Amino acid sequence: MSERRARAHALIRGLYAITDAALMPPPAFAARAEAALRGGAQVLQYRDKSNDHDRRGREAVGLLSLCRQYGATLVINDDVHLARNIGAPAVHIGQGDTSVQEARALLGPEIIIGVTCHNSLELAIAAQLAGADYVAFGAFHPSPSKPDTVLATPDLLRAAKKQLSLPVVAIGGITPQTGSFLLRAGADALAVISGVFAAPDVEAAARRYARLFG
Ligand SMILES: Cc1ncc(COP(=O)(O)OP(=O)(O)O)c(N)n1
Ligand SMILES: Cc1ncsc1CCOP(=O)(O)O
Ligand SMILES: [Mg+2]
Repeated sequence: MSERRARAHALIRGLYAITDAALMPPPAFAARAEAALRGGAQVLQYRDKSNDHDRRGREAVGLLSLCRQYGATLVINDDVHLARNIGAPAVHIGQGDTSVQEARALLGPEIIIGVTCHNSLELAIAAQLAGADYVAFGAFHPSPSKPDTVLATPDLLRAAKKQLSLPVVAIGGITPQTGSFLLRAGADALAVISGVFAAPDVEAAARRYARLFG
């Protein structure tokens, strides 16, 4: 196994919290992100669909520094240029985003690349062959944060664990209760937006997920 994929196995596990601009409006953005890290998030994805480049740059740099402080891994969603500009350790791309090959060519051999594979093992096998370092499946439950997505079943996690050699992330409407079932089906990480960031006490909510990983 390559050094990078071994690193992905070590880093892409546990609670994978994803930021949300609507649930974390300024000035509380950084404080809510830090609360998730205090609660035990091991991965933090910066997901912001706006075109406000200055704010996005500032927020991403702030998150990178927070993640370093807490020993967590920052993942930049969609924007490979932002990931390169701030020196992020990981990037997440969807099927409609930059390809794995383009991302790798731009970002180099060290960066961890994760790929959305919806409910398709075939997409995941292709992502692994293309050089991805983790795959994400979902939505496992209807998601308030992304209502228009397809649904996946836990059997897909079982099949993926048999056929792939990458960490597998589950996403979509995951609660601590449903998360424990997905972990038993083989998920290495649980990616969560609203379960963490819509909670009144973000740290306590994050801890409820983090505890599932012992
Ligand atoms: C961990 C993780 N899994 C899936 C997604 C969804 O990515 P994508 O399909 O590109 O959709 P957007 O999040 O960009 O709207 C994700 N971001 N993170
Ligand atoms: C980005 C994304 N991709 C599939 S579901 C989803 C949103 C997950 O958010 P939530 O945890 O609030 O359902
Ligand atoms: Mg995307």
